[in-house]
Amino acid sequence: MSKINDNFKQKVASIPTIKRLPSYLNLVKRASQEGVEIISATNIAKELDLEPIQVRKDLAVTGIIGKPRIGYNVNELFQAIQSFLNWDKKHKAIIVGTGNLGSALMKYGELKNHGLTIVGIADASPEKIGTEKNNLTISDVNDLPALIKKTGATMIILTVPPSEAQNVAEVINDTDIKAIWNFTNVKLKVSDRILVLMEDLSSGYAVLSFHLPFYKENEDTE
Ligand SMILES: NC(=O)c1ccc[n+]([C@@H]2O[C@H](COP(=O)([O-])OP(=O)(O)OC[C@H]3O[C@@H](n4cnc5c(N)ncnc54)[C@H](O)[C@@H]3O)[C@@H](O)[C@H]2O)c1
Repeated sequence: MSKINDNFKQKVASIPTIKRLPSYLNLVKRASQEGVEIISATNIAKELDLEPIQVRKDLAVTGIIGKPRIGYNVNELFQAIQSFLNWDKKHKAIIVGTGNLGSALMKYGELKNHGLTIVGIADASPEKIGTEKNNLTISDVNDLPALIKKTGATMIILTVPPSEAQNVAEVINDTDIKAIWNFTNVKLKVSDRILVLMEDLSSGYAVLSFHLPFYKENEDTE
């Protein structure tokens, strides 16, 4: 199985760098909408609470070259980040598990702005199969291989109960799916040619909850 984690090194960029690129993109997009033509690493760093050296290093992976002491052309920077993330290309995904989380992701329009279209949805519940959600008909999960073939999807967004995750993964294994965005807490066993990213909201919360007591202490000592 191919996994994405902090040990996984792409040739040119670390995972933390890749994770920071969307916030640069948002900032650059806003700057472009405000008519700004040039933006410096120092300004980007200030807005995002980062060090300018970090910003320069991160942006260098996209191949963009800034002008010393001037900055980056905003439109060129936008294109460079989009292209580096492959957000200028179209990707098709199927959501498997149309419960609370699957439904929320379906409605999250921002993914479409980054080239990701939900082309199908599937579930195992007889009450849900055949009904409509977000203009898509819920398919029977048993028909997943046919749905993948029909839609040309290359990604599965997995939002089933943990107890069902591996069963679904085994069905996906023999299809043309290239990536699974796995929201369950199950370490999936799949073929090496499928990239798996485990997504966990708890890790963001862990950072917050760990820091909370320290912030309280700071407040008390001021
Ligand atoms: N990663 C995160 O941060 C995060 C956050 C919330 C929930 N989750 C996980 O996401 C998953 C979904 O959570 P939820 O709250 O939406 O649950 P839910 O019970 O609301 O939805 C699960 C859906 O999966 C369907 N389902 C069950 N077995 C299936 C199968 N074999 N094939 C296809 N569909 C099947 C159910 O009918 C239901 O519609 C759970 O594994 C949960 O732990 C992860």
